[in-house]
Amino acid sequence: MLHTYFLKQRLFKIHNLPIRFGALKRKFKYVLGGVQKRPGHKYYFKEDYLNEYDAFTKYYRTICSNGYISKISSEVDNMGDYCDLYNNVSEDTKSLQLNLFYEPFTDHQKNENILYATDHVRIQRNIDKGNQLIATRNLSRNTVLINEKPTVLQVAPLCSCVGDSRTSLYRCHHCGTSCKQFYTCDSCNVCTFCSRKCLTIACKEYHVYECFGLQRHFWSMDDTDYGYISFRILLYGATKDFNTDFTNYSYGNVENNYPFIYGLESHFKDMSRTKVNKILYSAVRNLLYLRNKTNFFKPYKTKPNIDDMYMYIGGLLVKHYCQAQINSIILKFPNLIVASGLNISSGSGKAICPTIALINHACSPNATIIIYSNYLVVKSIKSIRKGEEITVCYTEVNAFFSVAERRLITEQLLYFTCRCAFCLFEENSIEAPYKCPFCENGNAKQLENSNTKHLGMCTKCLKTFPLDALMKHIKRAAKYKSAYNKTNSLETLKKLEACYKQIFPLNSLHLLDIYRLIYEKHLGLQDKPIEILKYGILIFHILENGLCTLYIPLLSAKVMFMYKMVDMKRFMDIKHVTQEEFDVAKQFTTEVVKLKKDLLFYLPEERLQYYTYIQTKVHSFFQGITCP
Ligand SMILES: C[S@@+](CC[C@H](N)C(=O)[O-])C[C@H]1O[C@@H](n2cnc3c(N)ncnc32)[C@H](O)[C@@H]1O
Repeated sequence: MLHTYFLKQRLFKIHNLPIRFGALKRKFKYVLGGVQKRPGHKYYFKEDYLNEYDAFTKYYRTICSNGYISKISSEVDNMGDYCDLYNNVSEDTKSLQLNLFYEPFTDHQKNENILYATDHVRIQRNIDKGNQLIATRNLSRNTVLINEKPTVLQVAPLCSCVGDSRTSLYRCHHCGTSCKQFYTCDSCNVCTFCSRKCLTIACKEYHVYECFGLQRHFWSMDDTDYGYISFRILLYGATKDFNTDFTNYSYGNVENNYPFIYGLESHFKDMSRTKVNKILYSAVRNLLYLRNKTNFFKPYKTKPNIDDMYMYIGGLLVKHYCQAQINSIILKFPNLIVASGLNISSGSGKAICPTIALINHACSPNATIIIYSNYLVVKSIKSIRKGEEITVCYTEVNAFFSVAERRLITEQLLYFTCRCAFCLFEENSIEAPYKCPFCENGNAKQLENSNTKHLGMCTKCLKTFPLDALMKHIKRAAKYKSAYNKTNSLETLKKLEACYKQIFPLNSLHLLDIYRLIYEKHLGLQDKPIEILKYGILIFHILENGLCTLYIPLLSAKVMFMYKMVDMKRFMDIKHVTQEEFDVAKQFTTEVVKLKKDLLFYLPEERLQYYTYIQTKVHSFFQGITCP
C-alpha cells in the first residue's frame, strides 16, 4: 500500500526538509521527463513560499494517519478503462477545421525588457498592487500592447462524452491553434496536434505523463478546477529543472519562463480553509497519479530521501494550483462560436501567460484580452494617456455595482481587495468624506478612538484638526436637506451646495449629486445659459476625476452637452460674462476640442463630423465673447 510505503520511507520526518532537499537535488542531478539535467543548476526555496509546501506535507501526514490516503490512492489505482474518445469523430468534422483566426502581429515595436510586449508599456512597482504595466506614451484605442503565446496551455481534448464531437472544433493540444489537419498521439488517440512538431514536443515534455489520465478523464477540466493546469505547470517546470533563477533584469524568457511563473501571485495565505483543503486534495491526487501511473519518479526510486522529493513536488503542485487560480486566462473562444456557429466545448481551456499576468484588474478597465488562435493579444479599448496604468477586467464586475459589491466579488473569487482608481475614488468619498482644511481636495475622516472623537485626520497629509467647525456645517446641511426634500426649492438646494462645499472636497460624490439635481431638475432653457454651462462643467470635472480616464460615454455626453448649449436660443445672446465664468467656459471648450483625436476612433465618420461641428461652434463662440 502506498501509505505503508511512505511510512517506510520515513516520510513524516520532514521539518527541515527544504534544506535537506536542496542538498538532495544537487546530489541527484536527476533526470526528469526524459530530459537529461544539466549539472550545476541551483535549486532553492523562497522563504515566502514555504507555506504552501508546509501545508502540503502537514496535510499529507494527516490523511496518511487517518487512512484517507488509501482512499485517494485506490481511486487512482482503479482508474477505469479509457472511453471511446475520438472514435466518433467523422471525416466531416475534420473538414470543418480551419485556421480562421490566426492574425500575426508583426507591425509593432518589440519591448526589449518584457517578453511578448510592445514598447508601449513598462513595468512599475505599486505598493498596493505589486507589479503593474504602465503606458509609455499616449495610446489610441485598438493599440496592440501584448501579443503572447501561452507558456502553459490547457485545451480540453475532444471527447464524445464531453461534448458533441460532430460540431466541435479542433484546437492543438500543445499550442492552441485551430487547424485544418491534425495529428493525434498514437497511444491515447485523444489529443489532437496541429503539427508533428507540436506532437513531438508535447510527447517529450509532458504528454507522456498525462496521456493515461486524459484517456480516463482524470482531470475535470472545467472552469473552476485548476488540477490539470497545475499539473501541466509542474511538468513545464520539470523540463526546466525547476530552475527559478533569472539573472538579468528583463521579464520573461522563451527558453525558460518558469522563474516568471514561479514568481506569480498565489494568495495562498488569503484562502479559506475549505478552499485550501480542496487544493491540497487535488495536489495529493496529482502526486499519487504521477507516482503510481507514470514513471516521473522513476529516476529517484533507488535514491535515499525519495520521500523528500514527493513532498517537494506536492508543495509545488499546491503553489501552482493557487497561481493558476489567480493568473490563468480562461479561453472561451467566443470569436470562433460567433463566426463558425460551432459548439467548441473541445476548444475551451485556460492559459498561463506570465507577461499578461502583469496586468492588474480595474472595474473600469482600459484594455482587454482577445484570443487569436494560438496568440493572446492585449489591446487598448480606450485611449490611454502616458503614465496611465494598463488594466483589464478580471471578472464579472463593472462600475455599475457599488464599491462594496465589487470588492466582495474580487475578495471572494480572487482573494484581493480591489484598489483600482475607480474603487479608490468611491472609497474615499465614503470612508474619508470630509474636506481637509490644509490640502486641496484632501479626504479626511473622523478618528474612531473615544478620546479623539472630535478629531479629523486627512488621509493625504495625515494632519489632524478639530471637527467642531465641520460638525456645525453638517448639522446645517441636514436641516437644508430635509427642507429641500419638502419644498424642492432651488434656493434651498443652493444653500445645501454652499454648505456641502464647506464639508466635502470639491470633487466629492456628494457635490456631484447636488450639481446633477440642479442641472437636470432645476435648470431649464429659460435660465442663464452660463449657469447651465457652469453646472454641466462641474459634473464633468467630478466624473473625470473619478473615472481617471477618458471613455466613450463620458466623451459623447460632453459633446451632447455642448450640443444642448448650441441649441439654446439665448445662448448666442450672451454678450457679457464674468471673467471667472469666461475662463471656466473657455478652458472647458478648449479641452473638448482637443478630444477630437479621441473621438476619431470612437465614432463613425458622419457622427464625428457632426460632433466636430458642434465643438468648433461652441469653442469659437467662447473665443469671440467679450469680457467686462
Ligand atoms: C494577475 S496578477 C497582476 C500582477 C500582480 N500585480 C503582480 O505583481 O504579479 C493579479 C494580482 O494583482 C493584484 N491586483 C490586481 N488588480 C488589483 C487591484 N485592482 N487592486 C488590488 N490588487 C490588485 C492582486 O494581488 C491580484 O491577485
